[in-house]
Amino acid sequence: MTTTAAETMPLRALLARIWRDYLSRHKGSLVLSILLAAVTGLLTAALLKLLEPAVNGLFLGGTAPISLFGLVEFPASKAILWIPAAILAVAVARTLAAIGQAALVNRLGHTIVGDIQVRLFGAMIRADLARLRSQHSGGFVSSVLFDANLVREAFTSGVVTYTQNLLTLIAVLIYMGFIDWQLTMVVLLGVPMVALVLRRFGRKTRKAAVGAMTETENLSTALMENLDGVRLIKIENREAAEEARVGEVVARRQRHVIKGANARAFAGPSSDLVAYIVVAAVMAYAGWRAQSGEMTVGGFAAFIGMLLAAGQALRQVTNLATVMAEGFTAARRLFGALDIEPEIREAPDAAPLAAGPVEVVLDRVSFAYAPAADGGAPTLDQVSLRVAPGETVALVGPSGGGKSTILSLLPRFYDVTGGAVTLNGRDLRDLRLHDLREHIALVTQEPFLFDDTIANNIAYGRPGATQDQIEAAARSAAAHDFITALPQGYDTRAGEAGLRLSGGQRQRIAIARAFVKDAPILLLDEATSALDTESEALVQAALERLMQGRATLMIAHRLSTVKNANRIYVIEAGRVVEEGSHDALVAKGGLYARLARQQSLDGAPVNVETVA
Ligand SMILES: Nc1ncnc2c1ncn2[C@@H]1O[C@H](COP(=O)(O)OP(=O)(O)OP(=O)(O)O)[C@@H](O)[C@H]1O
Repeated sequence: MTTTAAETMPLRALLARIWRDYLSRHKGSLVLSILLAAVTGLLTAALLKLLEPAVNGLFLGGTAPISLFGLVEFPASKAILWIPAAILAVAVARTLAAIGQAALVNRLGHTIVGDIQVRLFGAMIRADLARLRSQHSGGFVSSVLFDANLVREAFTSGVVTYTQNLLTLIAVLIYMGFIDWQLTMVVLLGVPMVALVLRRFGRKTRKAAVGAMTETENLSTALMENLDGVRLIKIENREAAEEARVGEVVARRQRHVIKGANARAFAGPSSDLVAYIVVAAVMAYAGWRAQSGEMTVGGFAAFIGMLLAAGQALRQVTNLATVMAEGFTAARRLFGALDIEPEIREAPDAAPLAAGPVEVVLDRVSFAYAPAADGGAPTLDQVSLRVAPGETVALVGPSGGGKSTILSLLPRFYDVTGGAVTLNGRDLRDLRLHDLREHIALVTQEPFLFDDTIANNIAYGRPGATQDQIEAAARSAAAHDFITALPQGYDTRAGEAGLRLSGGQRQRIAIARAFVKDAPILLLDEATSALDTESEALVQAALERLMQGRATLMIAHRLSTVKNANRIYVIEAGRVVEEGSHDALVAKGGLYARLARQQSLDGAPVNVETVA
């Protein structure tokens, strides 16, 4: 993934951004869940505080009235009723607060995950083609599926565990201070030790998290690649080899995941150890003080109970540090991905493009896929061509010459690096992107069908199209008959199931899609080259109907399909080397004539009849 500022963002800025982009909209629930977490934390400490009067009142047989938190006072004889009742009341309140807080935080956390996922997808689908092509799709998939959840975990743990445990810790320390402040000072000596443990494990988790995320990305890519290439894998008997390759990725990922899980798991017991060292110190000191009668048994019991609770809270906070480390690493990655601005953007003052016929002109267009600074050689060099409304213009030439690249420039999949493409005299880059693409229909060699009904696939570019419009388009595309012969007609699902459709049928659905769109510019990319003769005749006839009245720019490898074009441009090594009608170019005896000769079946010198 490309590095952006977000990936090295300091923690404060990261938190500020999480707050601004995701949390601030849920202020109400957030504040409420923090409040509930605080109540849970305080009530946990309160439960422990009850130990003191409980032990003193129930076991030591004192006669002095007993006070609970200075709120209720009752005679020692009633302790057996009041104390259990108080414990129960506090416990129920604590449970309710904890449940409420968990419910709020879960909803909030998952809402945020969904929010991140949708935004990520939005960024992905709007990203420049150049970027999408240069990055493994697995990276996007693992970000959407996994990274977003790591952020949620950090957030949930952050808001809930942190608030709750920190408050438990503070309340417990305060209560402890009331019981015996000197002893509390002894306890506080443990804090720097725990901080040290936390830092150490936090660093390890962070490192493991980065490694695990990269490998999750690799794993997603490997899985998708294998599914895409399943035919090749089978025909070449490479199942075992692929299994081994994926096995290696899994093993690498596992190593990081185990390291991370270990760091997380070891942090708890290590901070426990510190806590027990403190307990031991407290025992020694408290024992000594109890002997001199400065501490009651109840006080001591409550103190030790609180100490253990403090240890527990500390342990949770320790875990938290590692979960946070993972979450922030994921957040940095996510923001990194979200922050890459597409380079192909609409100008702020972009002009609308009115519906109607359009003339396309390429004026000395140059283009390179990679910037010259990165050693990118130009793919197109001073290409000039024009297509008037109603005209069909063909691009022919040797493989790799730049024909597909020319087509990609029209919908601004890429922007020219020199010269200009104009529609009705206006530079593409000055037009509204939506309007521009609305004016172009594209029929490619391998039409893509979504896993949706045939009707919806045909209406993809015009979601409001009526059934009549869809059927009319299908008739014009010579697709109506085979569609109605399908089990559910227009409601048959294509896409995954569409694999059952033949190449020609898919092609005709794509043509029907273009008919429905009814755009004034038509781009055809070798639309008939993969078909058998009969299918080709049907598709060819449909295409000819489609081309009528539009400005058509088509790529064809087979010259038979371009014979009737108004003009043919021969593209070689990124340049227009010849231009003219079929007859003129054949007569010229240059590259086109040579290609035509190569393609005539009998190898005879080409003339209009044999090429056809
Ligand atoms: N996404 C890309 N990134 C970098 N280089 C590319 C990309 N797409 C194409 N190229 C390069 O640009 C040149 C022109 O390719 P293009 O696909 O436009 O040729 P073409 O004439 O359509 O070829 P063919 O007839 O084989 O489809 C080739 O050298 C190709 O390697």
